[in-house]
Amino acid sequence: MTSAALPPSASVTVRVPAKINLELLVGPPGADGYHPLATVFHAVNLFDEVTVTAAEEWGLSVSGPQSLGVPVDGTNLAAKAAQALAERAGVDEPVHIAIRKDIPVAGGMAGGSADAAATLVACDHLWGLGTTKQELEEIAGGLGSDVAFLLSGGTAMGSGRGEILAPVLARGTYHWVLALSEGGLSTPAVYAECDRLRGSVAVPDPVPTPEMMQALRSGDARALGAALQNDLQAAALSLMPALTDVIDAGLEFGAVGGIVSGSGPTVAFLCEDTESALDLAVALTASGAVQDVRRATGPAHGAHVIGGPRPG
Ligand SMILES: C[C@](O)(CO)[C@H](O)COP(=O)(O)OP(=O)(O)OC[C@H]1O[C@@H](n2ccc(N)nc2=O)[C@H](O)[C@@H]1O
Ligand SMILES: Nc1ncnc2c1ncn2[C@@H]1O[C@H](COP(=O)(O)OP(=O)(O)OP(=O)(O)O)[C@@H](O)[C@H]1O
Repeated sequence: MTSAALPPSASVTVRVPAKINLELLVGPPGADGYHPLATVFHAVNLFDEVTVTAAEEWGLSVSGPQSLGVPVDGTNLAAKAAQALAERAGVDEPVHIAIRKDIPVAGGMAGGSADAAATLVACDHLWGLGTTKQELEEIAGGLGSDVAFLLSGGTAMGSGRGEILAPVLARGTYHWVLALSEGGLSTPAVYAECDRLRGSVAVPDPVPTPEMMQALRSGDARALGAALQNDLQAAALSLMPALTDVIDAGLEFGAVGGIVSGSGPTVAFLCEDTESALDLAVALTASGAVQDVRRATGPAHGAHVIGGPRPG
């Protein structure tokens, strides 16, 4: 048990990115209900910020443009992350977790997972634990399939349930326009719809495609645009048919590729450069086909400290 050596106001702020799956190949569900994945995660510079502050008792608050519908009790993934690290390290030092949300909720961009990753990094710094990256990844894997990736960010391969990470050779900076939708999609519901649509058709184990690996090596936006692939897209479109019009509109307005992000409903459009991304964002907004539009670039760094006590 670590004793409380911190002044009551000690706090650490961590910034954490959202993710897009450039490739999301989904195998048949296993006995535990989870689907084996071959995915390429890509972090983009749309950020949440998590501030943990030493407190008398555990607490959590949420603010920012995307705070609607985020739980403020123990079910918040950030609270679970803090508890998991405290238990593992034998720490008994309550914190208040303040989340500033800019990542859409239930948007397929791993917002909750991002907050969990940020909280692990923030608490580790605040409590002065010096937990290894490998240990943090282990804890992250127990919290959700996407959490481990948000610790490192960049562009990486995910296998298993998505929590086993491997580096990929990726060149260049990519320009994205994100089309946000009103209302979210539930991740388990999208996986279930994917299974329903597949019916009894035999599904092979997922293997990363050479086209994606080659596109990432080339750093060429057009090649990457052509290689984007998401096995959950049909399921997301089935549950939210209006997304088909969004994808059509973005491609018509000049995107070099467009894909539902993860389980949706956010649609990520790839553009050749900053200017075409600006043009697309304006055209999509004017079309009225989308609820909100954001621009972003990737790859972005994973969860990183931007304020408060630092190690050493
Ligand atoms: C769609 C993705 O965002 C793509 O990266 C992820 O696969 C979802 O990751 P996540 O939200 O962190 O998901 P988890 O919290 O681990 O799981 C939520 C639910 O999604 C489904 N799930 C998730 C991951 C996976 N490989 N197979 C699944 O079937 C399961 O029904 C699970 O109960
Ligand atoms: N910190 C959090 N931020 C947002 N939602 C959270 C958080 N903690 C728990 N939740 C719950 O999790 C649900 C899914 O939220 P989240 O924003 O992570 O979805 P998502 O981005 O579609 O996830 P993924 O892309 O990982 O499948 C929300 O509807 C909310 O009830």
